[in-house]
Amino acid sequence: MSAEIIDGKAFAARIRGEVGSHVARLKQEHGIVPGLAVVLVGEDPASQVYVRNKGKQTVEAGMHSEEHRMDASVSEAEVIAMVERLNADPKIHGILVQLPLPSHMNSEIVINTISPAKDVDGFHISNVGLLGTGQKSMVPCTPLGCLMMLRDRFGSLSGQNAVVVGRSNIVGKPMFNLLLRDSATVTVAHSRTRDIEAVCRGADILVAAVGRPEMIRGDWVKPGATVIDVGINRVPAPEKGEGKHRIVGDCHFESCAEVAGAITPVPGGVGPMTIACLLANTLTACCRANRLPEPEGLTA
Ligand SMILES: Nc1nc2c(c(=O)[nH]1)N[C@@H](CN(C=O)c1ccc(C(=O)N[C@@H](CCC(=O)O)C(=O)O)cc1)CN2
Repeated sequence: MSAEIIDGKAFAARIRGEVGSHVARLKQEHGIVPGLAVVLVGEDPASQVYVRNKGKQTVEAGMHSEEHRMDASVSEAEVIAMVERLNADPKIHGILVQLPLPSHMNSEIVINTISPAKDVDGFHISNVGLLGTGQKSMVPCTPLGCLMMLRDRFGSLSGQNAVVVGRSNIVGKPMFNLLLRDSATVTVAHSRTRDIEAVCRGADILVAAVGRPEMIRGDWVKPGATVIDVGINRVPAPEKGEGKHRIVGDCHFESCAEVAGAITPVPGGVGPMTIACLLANTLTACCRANRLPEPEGLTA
């Protein structure tokens, strides 16, 4: 293995520390406490862990945290009513509805009910449009975390050849927009891309967000490239015991690390940045709501 390992855990801890310092200053100088409300519908085990961690890290950063758990059987109208109540609550600056929602609900309708100014996930159609046209918006947490790691490594991304593998609304498309805004030359590759291996081999920056375990192999990677692996895939791990699993990314770590200049591991890479950026977005939303200067280095 020759690549430098980009330590997402340490990076995320640094971001959370910076957010905590800003929050303390907001409290001391203005008597304002940023507040985040997370809505969890149903009992998806992974979502429960993520929501618990969000609440814990919000409190650790000195913010007000609310968790609203709703039964999987509630109606879409009840979730919308909850979101509307939070929209009107002055203690709450950020609202997040944990995804996936149960299948009887339309996620787009629920998400588009969140006030765009409180949409700390950046998934509301207004924020999507603002980001796509290069205007000030709330930015989705996972792509924001990837951008922070890339800016830290490259300084300027201007003129870098970036390939994003995957075209999801949550990661692929906002990642494309963020990289383009930083003047990278960006290609989005997907399941219909011809000779995807060759397209990836042209990348100085390769962002893998396709949701297919270990799809990207070392021979897809340009020597010295920076590889950002967004994938979090649970695969069977019989070597750990019957019914056990392990988590792998969208990149085959060992072979990619042989060729890349730097790579994020899974776990411990992009994942921890998602919650750190959620805290940063809540702080940003709170500053905007109070017409205070936004924290530098914590937004796109
Ligand atoms: N409303 C949202 N829903 C979901 C989002 C989101 O950004 N907004 N993203 C994911 C889940 N997610 C946060 O919600 C999330 C996923 C993974 C991690 C993380 O730290 N992963 C660890 C490994 C965790 C494990 O062992 O399972 C890592 O990669 O090191 C944090 C947050 C879907 N839903």
